[in-house]
Amino acid sequence: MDIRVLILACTIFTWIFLHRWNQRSRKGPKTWPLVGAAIEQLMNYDRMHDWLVNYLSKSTTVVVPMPFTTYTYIADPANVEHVLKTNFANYPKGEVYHSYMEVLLGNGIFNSDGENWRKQRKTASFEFASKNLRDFSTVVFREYSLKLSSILSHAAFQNKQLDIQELLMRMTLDSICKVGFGVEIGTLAPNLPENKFAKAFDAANIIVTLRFIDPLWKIKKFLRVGSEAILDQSIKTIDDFTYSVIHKRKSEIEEAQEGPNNHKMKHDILSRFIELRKDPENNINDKSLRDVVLNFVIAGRDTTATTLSWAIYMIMTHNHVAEKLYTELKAFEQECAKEEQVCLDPCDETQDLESFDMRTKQFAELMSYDSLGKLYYLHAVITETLRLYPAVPQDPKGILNDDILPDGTKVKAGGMVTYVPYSMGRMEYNWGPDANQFKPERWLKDGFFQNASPFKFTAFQAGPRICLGKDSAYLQMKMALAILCRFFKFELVKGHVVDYRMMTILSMANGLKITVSKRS
Ligand code: HEM
Repeated sequence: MDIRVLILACTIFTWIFLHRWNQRSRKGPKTWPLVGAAIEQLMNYDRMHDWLVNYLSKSTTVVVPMPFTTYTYIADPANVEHVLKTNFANYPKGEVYHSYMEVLLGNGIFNSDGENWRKQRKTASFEFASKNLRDFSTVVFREYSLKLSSILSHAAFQNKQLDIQELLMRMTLDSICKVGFGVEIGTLAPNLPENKFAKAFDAANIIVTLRFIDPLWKIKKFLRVGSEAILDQSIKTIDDFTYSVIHKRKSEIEEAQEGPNNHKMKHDILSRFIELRKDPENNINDKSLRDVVLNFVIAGRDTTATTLSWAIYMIMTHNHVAEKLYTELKAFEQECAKEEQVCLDPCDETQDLESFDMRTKQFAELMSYDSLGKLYYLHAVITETLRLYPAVPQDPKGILNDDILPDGTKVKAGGMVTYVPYSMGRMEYNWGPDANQFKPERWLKDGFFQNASPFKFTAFQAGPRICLGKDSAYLQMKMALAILCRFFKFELVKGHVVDYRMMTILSMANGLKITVSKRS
């Protein structure tokens, strides 16, 4: 062998050996020269949230060097507060995140910073604060929860299996389209029509998430091969649907403005952005409206549907929780009926479908924004679900300037820092020795719900970019779960494996297959 080759081989071997030797006491994943920890992260991609739980339980901050950047994962509330609030200006979404997500989210509120974000936040905040929207949402959420409940009572009657996650996705998609954009799309109709948009949306979401750890994605995109080719097709389907929603809403607004029904113009989020279009300074065109719609679909459909799915999974695997919830709901029903002087119809499992559905409706009508506020245990069940199964399991931020986190970790401009709600909820240093157990009671004091710091319970983020739809999400989730848990018992289909899928939202990889039975 040529002596030069031998020297080169020895040098490389020594370099790799020294690199690995220096990592002996490293708390995060061990790295390799040039590729950093990319190999380990890729190998653990499908179980990445639990891979992080493992490292973050040993150290509150974990640094993961990657080929062209460094990811810093944080789970300590003090660090989280620093990033999300104290030094907010230094941690925008950033260029990297923007370039990965642009194909799906465009320049919508989730994917923008600075002035563009501020303007959208202002418009949307205004909308969310309106009582009109809250009242309208209550009606819509009730109506769609009842549609879902009716599908369940048919399934109970026919002893049929259901994928409840799929149904919940339909329910929340229909709801956000109605509340957010004023259109009826009817995917929860009894015949469950094929839903091309939802399939394409899920595919696109999975593929853009993969970009975070796939250094070859730009080449694939350039060559239009593999996942990036599928992404192109999915985006086309998504855009067709979205532009049809926008055109429908625009022509309805024009019709209402011209006709005698001017006073009937609804003020949903999309209409408000369409209104802003009149002022050229706002620079709003069809593409920006497309971004508004898709950002609100991702915000309002997937988050709520996956949380409800995990909640149902928790309820059916913790029988004492199901029973406590049922007791709370029965007492609530009696109390509200008494207050409103409603005489409740009898209810039993042998009832025919029609009278069972009527009885469910009677219960649903007792629920309002205010009366739902009395259901503390239900509120705790949902919050406890979000602690262990946060809909946004990790949330990366860019780094503008070098900085030092409160625990002394140095972060470099151009890298990324990610707070990890999925890990944070499972850390004993945050929640005590029973952190891994599902215990809604931890949120109650003397029977009343007690909030935790948003920097410790980060499911809705915290600071200036805290979720705008939190109250609306609780309203919908409480409405749906109250009806479902009052009138049904759930059972997991034997052999069905429950696991998460790697995408920006913590959805279930195989759906949630269940059977249901009626309750009296
Ligand atoms: C269980 C339900 C929900 C959870 C767990 C949740 C969680 C979150 C999280 C973690 C963020 C920050 C995301 C980021 O940094 O990109 C966020 C932002 C946001 N959420 Fe929610 N969300 C939920 C439901 C909703 C609903 C129903 C809506 C509206 C229909 C909504 C509207 C928004 C908006 C507009 C933002 C962007 C805020 C900004 O960047 O200023 N969310 N949400």
